[in-house]
Amino acid sequence: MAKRRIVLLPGDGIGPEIMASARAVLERLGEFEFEEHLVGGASIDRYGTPLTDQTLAACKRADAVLLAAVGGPKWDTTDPQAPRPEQGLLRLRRELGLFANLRPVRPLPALLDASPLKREVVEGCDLLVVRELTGGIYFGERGREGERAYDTCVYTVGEIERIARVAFRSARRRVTSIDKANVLETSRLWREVVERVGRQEFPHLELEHMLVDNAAMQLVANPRQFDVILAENMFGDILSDEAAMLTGSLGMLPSASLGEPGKPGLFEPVHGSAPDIAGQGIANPLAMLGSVVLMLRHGLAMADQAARLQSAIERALEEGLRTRDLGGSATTEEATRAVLAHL
Ligand SMILES: NC(=O)c1ccc[n+]([C@@H]2O[C@H](COP(=O)([O-])OP(=O)(O)OC[C@H]3O[C@@H](n4cnc5c(N)ncnc54)[C@H](O)[C@@H]3O)[C@@H](O)[C@H]2O)c1
Ligand SMILES: CC(C)[C@H](C(=O)O)[C@@H](O)C(=O)O
Ligand SMILES: [Mg+2]
Repeated sequence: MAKRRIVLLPGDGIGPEIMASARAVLERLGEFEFEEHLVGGASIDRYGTPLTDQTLAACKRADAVLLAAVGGPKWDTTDPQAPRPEQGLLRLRRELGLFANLRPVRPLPALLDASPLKREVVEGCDLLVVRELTGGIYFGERGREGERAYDTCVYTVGEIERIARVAFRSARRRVTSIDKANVLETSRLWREVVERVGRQEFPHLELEHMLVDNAAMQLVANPRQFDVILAENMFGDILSDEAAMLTGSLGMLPSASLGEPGKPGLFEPVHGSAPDIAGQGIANPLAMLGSVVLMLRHGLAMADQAARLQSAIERALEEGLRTRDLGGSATTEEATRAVLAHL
């Protein structure tokens, strides 16, 4: 079989540190063809734009794209004309048609005491956030007029139908659809469409609607009630960082962004570039390595290698591997070596 072609986008902050970990693990797992490109702030500094057409074209040609993180205070600006690192990521998601962002939240047995929540609250929890990724307020018209600024949230029936189907297909028993239908018109359309898709196409599955503010509370009070959480773009963004703490740290949560079958997926940790710890070599690489697991499984159809890597991560944690965010002192390199030792 031809070597799988992976585009690596290390990005900014801790991005290059955790990408080095991903690359080391991939090199141990098989033979891949890597192509590395700048994205985000690093690309602004070099080319004046957070995503060049060349990088985008390379991503479109790839079998899968692995991204670490973009952004940081260096590029934070209130100037609406200035390029921003995050625009590069949003354009990449949009241009690759990656409308489905899957964020599995499965607290590992070795880390039950690392969560700020009580062990009995997180034990046995196994949920999936299915976040709509190419619509909503992230992509609506925005602007500033004198003393006034606005962002608009738009969803179409087609956009809601396709993400709802992903959520129902991923569910074992129940989909909890998140909205703010007591206030927002987009949420009322969301609820109506999800209800219809569920009733007509997935009648064997339970469907529940939950207002987003209640969902934020339920996630820490009783997270085991959830199977699949289906959310629009911004609600899914916020709830997934919250859900990460069930696993012990934001540094543990991986994600897969998928579009139409046959098109490359984008695999990236849920967290950002962590400017507060960048350059110190202490970032937790496990969300990045978990994203490699998802890439092997969903992006490259390499289920055996995915299972090997997942089990190596779990065994390293069982043997006591803890980076600083998990209450330990292991460096990024030590964490990588601990995982490699089990591959
Ligand atoms: N996908 C992405 O590229 C992505 C995602 C989220 C945020 N961002 C960007 O990252 C920048 C920083 O954002 P932020 O500080 O709000 O969020 P962040 O996720 O970067 O960091 C939040 C907190 O979690 C910690 N943290 C995150 N990942 C960690 C890891 N792997 N190991 C240990 N600790 C970790 C950080 O040190 C920080 O204290 C912003 O520019 C933001 O836009 C990018
Ligand atoms: C960096 C930012 C644009 C991004 C998002 O909001 O989608 C991030 O927070 C994420 O969760 O991937
Ligand atoms: Mg986020």
